[in-house]
This record gives sequence, structure tokens and C-alpha cells, in this order.
Amino acid sequence: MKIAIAGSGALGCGFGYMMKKGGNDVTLMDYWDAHIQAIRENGLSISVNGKEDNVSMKIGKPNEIQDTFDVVFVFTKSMGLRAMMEAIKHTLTDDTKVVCLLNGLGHAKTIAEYIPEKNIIMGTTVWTAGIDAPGQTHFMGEGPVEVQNADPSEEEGARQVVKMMADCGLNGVYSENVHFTTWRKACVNGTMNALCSLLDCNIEELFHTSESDHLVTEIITEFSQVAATESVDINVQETVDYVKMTAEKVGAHYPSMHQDLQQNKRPTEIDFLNGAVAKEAEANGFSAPYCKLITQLIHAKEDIYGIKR
Ligand SMILES: NC(=O)C1=CN([C@@H]2O[C@H](COP(=O)(O)OP(=O)(O)OC[C@H]3O[C@@H](n4cnc5c(N)ncnc54)[C@H](OP(=O)(O)O)[C@@H]3O)[C@@H](O)[C@H]2O)C=CC1
Ligand SMILES: CC(C)(CO)C(=O)C(=O)O
Repeated sequence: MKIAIAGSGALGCGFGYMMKKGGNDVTLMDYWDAHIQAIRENGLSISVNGKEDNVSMKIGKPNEIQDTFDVVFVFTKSMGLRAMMEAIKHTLTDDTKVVCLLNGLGHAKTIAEYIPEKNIIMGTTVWTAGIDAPGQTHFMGEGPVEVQNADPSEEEGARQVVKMMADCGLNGVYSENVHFTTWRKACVNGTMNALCSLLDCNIEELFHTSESDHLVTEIITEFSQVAATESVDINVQETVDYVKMTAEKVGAHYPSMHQDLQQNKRPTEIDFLNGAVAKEAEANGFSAPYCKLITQLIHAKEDIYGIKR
């Protein structure tokens, strides 16, 4: 397949690498000059579950890429999705599938402003990744990547993307209910990402604290109440168990929000996670006090670090 990665940070490089190794024609797109230059000059250096490799990859800024693609994976941060969709319009044909695995809520609506629903594939992943230096990244875990077509009549296209990812070792899985999968993943990030960022700890450390059970249960209860307003059934106890199982799998990883806030002093995705839940709760006439407080605290920390939103 002819594939583009729109936003080639940590996860984008990991997916791009795996899909190139699997025999696809992959182009990375990004705006970060030092990263682009490093990959052009020295190739992408990547460690996949501890195994080092270096590959040459095509990379450019969206306006420099004149090709069109069969599939585009968007891998920006949530705040950058709209601008990226605008910037890559010329690389999309009437049939290009756009796959979105970003953490957070509400992305399908943003993408639908740019392409027909028949071409949207939504999903989640628990692969983890990080950037060590421009042009140097790591990619860890075993997946899965769960995706589903936004338009119910377009299952075949999503199944082809699932097969391609499975063939590349990305553990692609077809999701029978991507709304549920997205909300369940939002519960993972609304607990682990927000709390590890505030407490400045990794996931393993968080789950060894005496308060983690209580905090995780309260936050997931609020996510569940808002999910119900969208007819998505998030069972609190099952989801707490799922979050703990995910935490055991990813271990001492620092979630992407911790990487943003504490390590790189960049804006966080909190408004698309706990912030979105607090806002939707209020719009529906109830409150989500844990999510609201966590959002305010993350924004206060961004202010202390002088991070512009
Ligand atoms: N990392 C992880 O383990 C996981 C991440 N996710 C989700 O995937 C999505 C992408 O996340 P992730 O790949 O971690 O994001 P990154 O921050 O690594 O990359 C996103 C974009 O940020 C910019 N960027 C990153 N670092 C720098 C830097 N130092 N200087 C300048 N620009 C930089 C680049 O875009 P630009 O140059 O255009 O600004 C890049 O395309 C998010 O929604 C995240 O929540 C989901 C599961 C796991
Ligand atoms: C680690 C993981 C899978 C869960 O927190 C993640 O989604 C992230 O780092 O953003």
C-alpha cells in the first residue's frame, strides 16, 4: 500500500517504520525541522522492543509532498489534528482512507469536516513510543491496534488496513464497536496520563500508590456517566480492571502526556480527555468534579512551565 504518516513524532515513526519493513511504500510528513533533517541525513534510528535498527525513510513537510496515498495515518497531537487535515488535503484522493489512532475524544467529527465518512477509519492503540532525539525514536509493546470504519457500509476498507497492519507485526484487530473502544481507551488516558503527569511518575509507580484505586475508580465513574449520554456503555468495574491490566502490560512507561508536560514542556491533550468529559457533563446538566479539577491542575502546571496553549 502507498501510505503516508501525517505527524511523524514518536508513534508516527514507529508505525511508519513497521509498515515500511512490512513492504509498504511509506512517506513521513512532519514540521519539525531538526527531525526532518536528521532523518534525511542519517535515516530513522529506531529501537523496537529494544532491537536497534536504522532505515532510510522518505520525509517532508506536508506542502512539500506532491504524491497522493491509499492510506494516511494521522499521528499529530489532538490539538494539531485540524491543522494537519487542512495541510494534507492535496494528498487525499476520493478513496484515500484516513486512519486516526489519536488518544482523546471527538476526533471523528474533526476529520469529517475534511473527508467523507466512507473514508474515515477510527481506532486506538496501546503500542507505546517516545522520541529520544531528532531522528531517534523507540517503539514498544505488542499492540493491539483496534480499528473500525466510521461508515457501517465500508467494512472491507477497514479490514484491508487491519490485514496490512497484522502482516507488518502491528497486531491489527477489527473492532466491532469503535465508539466503545475509543471511550475505553479514553479511560486509560484519563486516568494514567493525567495522574502520572500531575504526580510526575510512571505508570508502575502510579499503581503502587495507596490512592490509585480510589482515584482511578472516581475518574472512570465520571467518564462512564458522560459516555452514557452518547449511548456507550462503560461498565466501571470492568474498565477499572482493563486499565489495571493495561498498566501491567506497559509497566514503567511514562505516558505521552507526561512526555509532553514534564519532559518536553509542550501543551497537553487534557482538553480532549478529562477536560472534554468535564465539559460534556456540564452540558448535560451534571458535574464531573475529578475531571474538572484534574484539567484545571494540568492547565495550571502548563502555566507554571510557561507552556503556550
Ligand atoms: N507516545 C505514545 O506512547 C502514545 C501516543 N498516543 C497518541 O498518539 C498521538 C501522537 O502521539 P506521539 O506520537 O506520542 O506524539 P509526539 O509528540 O511524539 O509527536 C506528535 C507531533 O509533535 C511534534 N513534535 C514532537 N516532539 C517535538 C519536538 N521536540 N519539537 C518540535 N515538535 C515536536 C511533531 O509535530 P509538529 O512538528 O507538527 O509539531 C510530531 O509530529 C497522540 O494523540 C498520543 O496521545 C497513543 C498511544 C501511545
Ligand atoms: C501508554 C498508553 C498506552 C497508556 O497511557 C498511552 O496511550 C500513552 O502513553 O498516551
